[in-house]
Amino acid sequence: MNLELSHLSRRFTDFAALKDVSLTVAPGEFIALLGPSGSGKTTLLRILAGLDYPDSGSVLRDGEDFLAIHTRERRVGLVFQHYALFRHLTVTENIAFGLRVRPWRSRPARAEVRERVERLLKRVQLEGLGGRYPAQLSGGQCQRVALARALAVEPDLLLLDEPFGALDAQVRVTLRRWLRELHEELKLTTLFVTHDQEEALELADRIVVMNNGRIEQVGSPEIIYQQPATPFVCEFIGKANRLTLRRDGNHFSAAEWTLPGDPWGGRHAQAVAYVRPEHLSLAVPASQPVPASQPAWTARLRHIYLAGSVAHLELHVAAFDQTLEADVASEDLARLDLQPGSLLRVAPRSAVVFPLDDHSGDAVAGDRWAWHDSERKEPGRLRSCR
Ligand SMILES: Nc1ncnc2c1ncn2[C@@H]1O[C@H](COP(=O)(O)OP(=O)(O)OP(=O)(O)O)[C@@H](O)[C@H]1O
Repeated sequence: MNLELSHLSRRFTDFAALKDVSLTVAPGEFIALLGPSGSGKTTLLRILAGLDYPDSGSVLRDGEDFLAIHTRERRVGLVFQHYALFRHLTVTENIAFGLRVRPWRSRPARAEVRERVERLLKRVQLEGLGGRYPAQLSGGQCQRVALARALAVEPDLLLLDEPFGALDAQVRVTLRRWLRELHEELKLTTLFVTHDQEEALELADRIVVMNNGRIEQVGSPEIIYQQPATPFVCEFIGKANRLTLRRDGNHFSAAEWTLPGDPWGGRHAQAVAYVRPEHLSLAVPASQPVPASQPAWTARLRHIYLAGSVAHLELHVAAFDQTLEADVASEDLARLDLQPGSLLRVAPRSAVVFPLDDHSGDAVAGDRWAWHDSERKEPGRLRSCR
């Protein structure tokens, strides 16, 4: 099933919740709608579910006007964050609900409903629990019942709105892996709303990053992480150090660090560079003065946050009075005897750079420069320069 969303807009009195949203979803794709609270994710999902309508724009399903189809006829399965199971019905009755309320002509026979529910209970790994009431289930089990209920109507399109949002971290991880496996088995076209980037990066074929009612970027998890298209995506996905650069002749620099060239031909006096913590080169200077071959800035190590195999370092660069975060392998800390107070040399080896508008001071999203230090052979480990 191919879905084509074109120029969708939706206003609530004086507030624009969706602004000119266009997106094509391929058959069998797993799409994550990712964005901060209020970015329009649920509004978009509600429009597809037939619970709301856009003020303008269209949705085509295999070329057919999807918005003109009655909600009941859309073949859409819906799962929300709050289980929304009927408390007075058993698990079996909950799963069968969508089939039992169908007009009698399209309603399956009792025996077929029973058989379908049994199959679904097995699929969502809740065999033997059909007679229980929702109050007798865990949160994770309730969400699996909700999913089985959504699947019972044999949907073409599955819409999931923060389905694991109310569950604890460990259950979330288990359920999202289970959901991915289920998706691979069923190959249903799925739209999954989340504000949890880890969930989106792990689950989705493609991520749609939303902000303030608009789509900022659409791409595979790898592209979204490695090649963020806008300043918002740089800041929202993963961690990034934000550095202000000043133009000096035909290049940009931040203290002793210089970016070769000016892709904007002298049009901008300043730019902003986003540098991932793992894209900072670090070296431990053995002597003063520091040899010119070492990374540009001197930084003092303020804190070390150990997170298993990775250590997050908080570094203060006095030259521009800013704290940077760098990630290194934990084993390197002991090897180089790094402690709070140690002095290091630091420089980016990769950055995403946007010019700053001279008048507003805002980053110009469409003018992105992806820079990589191709000159230096970087071992990718913390170095000791002895
Ligand atoms: N019925 C409504 N009336 C007025 N404003 C609304 C209505 N529904 C949504 N909004 C507003 O539209 C904006 C987008 O809401 P939406 O629920 O789509 O965001 P979201 O990205 O799903 O957020 P969250 O992650 O918090 O659920 C919000 O500012 C919200 O307050």
